[in-house]
Amino acid sequence: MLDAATSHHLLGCSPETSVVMLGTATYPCLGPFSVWSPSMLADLIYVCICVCIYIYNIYIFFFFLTGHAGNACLEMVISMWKNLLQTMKERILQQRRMSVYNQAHGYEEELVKKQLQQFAGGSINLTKEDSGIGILTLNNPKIMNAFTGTMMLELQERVTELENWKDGKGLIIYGAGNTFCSGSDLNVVKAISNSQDGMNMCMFMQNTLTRLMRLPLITVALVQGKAIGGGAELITACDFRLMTPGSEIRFVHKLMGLVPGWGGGARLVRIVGSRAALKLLSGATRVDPERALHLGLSEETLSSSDEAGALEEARAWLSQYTEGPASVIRATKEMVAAGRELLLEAALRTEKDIFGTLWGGPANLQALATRPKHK
Ligand SMILES: CC[C@H](C(=O)O)C(=O)SCCNC(=O)CCNC(=O)[C@H](O)C(C)(C)COP(=O)(O)OP(=O)(O)OC[C@H]1O[C@@H](n2cnc3c(N)ncnc32)[C@H](O)[C@@H]1OP(=O)(O)O
Repeated sequence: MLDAATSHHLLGCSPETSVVMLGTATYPCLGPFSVWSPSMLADLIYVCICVCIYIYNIYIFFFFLTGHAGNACLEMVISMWKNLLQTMKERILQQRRMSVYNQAHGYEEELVKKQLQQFAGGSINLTKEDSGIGILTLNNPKIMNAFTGTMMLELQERVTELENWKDGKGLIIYGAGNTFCSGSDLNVVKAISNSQDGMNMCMFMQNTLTRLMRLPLITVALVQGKAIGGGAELITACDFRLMTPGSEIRFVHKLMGLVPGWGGGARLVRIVGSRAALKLLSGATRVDPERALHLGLSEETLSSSDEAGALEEARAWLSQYTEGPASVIRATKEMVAAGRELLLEAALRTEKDIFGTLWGGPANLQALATRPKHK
């Protein structure tokens, strides 16, 4: 369950309240700025300067047009300025609210990013289809789509892109070359084998995967071949998992003298229960499609083993749940995410707020006019 501050990520909580709660944790005097990284502040300052120049131009234009800079013009400029700043502030705070770690937890994102940047290779690709389904590909097939540092950074960028995709309804994540993902690139693991670097990488990935889990999209991991270590952790950040024949999920962490660190342990407990999770983790058990179905870790075993066929089947499976207006699908996911993470009263209040965004809205009015019965 989320604590009070973290619970503000969901709808219905005013950004201002979250600002105060997150901000006061470290530097009360700085308010919201205490949770912003240097690069975000630099971005903000840059945009502010651009906006100032833009507004100045408008002001000059009006001045020449009317011969004087009247009150109405000045008010308009001030109001535009305020709106722009507010929108930017909400966007940045939205990202912060969706994350688990900030500076208050000793997490220095810019430093972590710099370090990850040193381990290059592979890519994370995103295609946004007109149907509202996104396809995210883990692409490093030479090493079974293991995550290099730059892939971790790209995953974060793609998640940001998905957060800003307002027409999106669903997402399928799969690996290139008929296999899902074999976790962290072992070269990275070896190069950063000290506790602090490990925890930094772990906080970075937990933030990204938590934001992935909280996307207002219905997400599916398509498991072909192997989902190993961090790959097994990644699939637990999706709402659903589909497996192809012969595929395997395996939390190998124990064999490496570790436990999951990307949030996969906590999420696995919530998916399969603590007893089954303990067995899978402490036994480093190979989970085949049949066992995954039995545990509730997978929804279905697909019939195709090849990439194109499996992807088509996954699309068809997901379409059962993504048909209809984006506003309703997205609200449904947000409501379930609140139920999954918040204490009951907070979840109920969130449900009321989400309900309020739909009641009397276009999708609701059209349904009342055209489909009053559901036979
Ligand atoms: C906290 C844990 C941490 C995290 O969550 O951040 C991790 O994820 S640590 C990484 C955990 N994963 C592993 O330890 C996987 C290690 N690899 C294997 O056990 C096998 O390669 C396996 C079972 C994934 C696949 O075996 P298979 O026989 O089918 O293929 P190959 O072994 O021949 O692999 C092909 C090729 O890929 C390279 N490879 C595979 N996984 C990784 C990896 N994680 N990092 C770097 N390289 C990887 C493997 O070495 C082969 O390359 P080659 O040049 O042909 O030797």
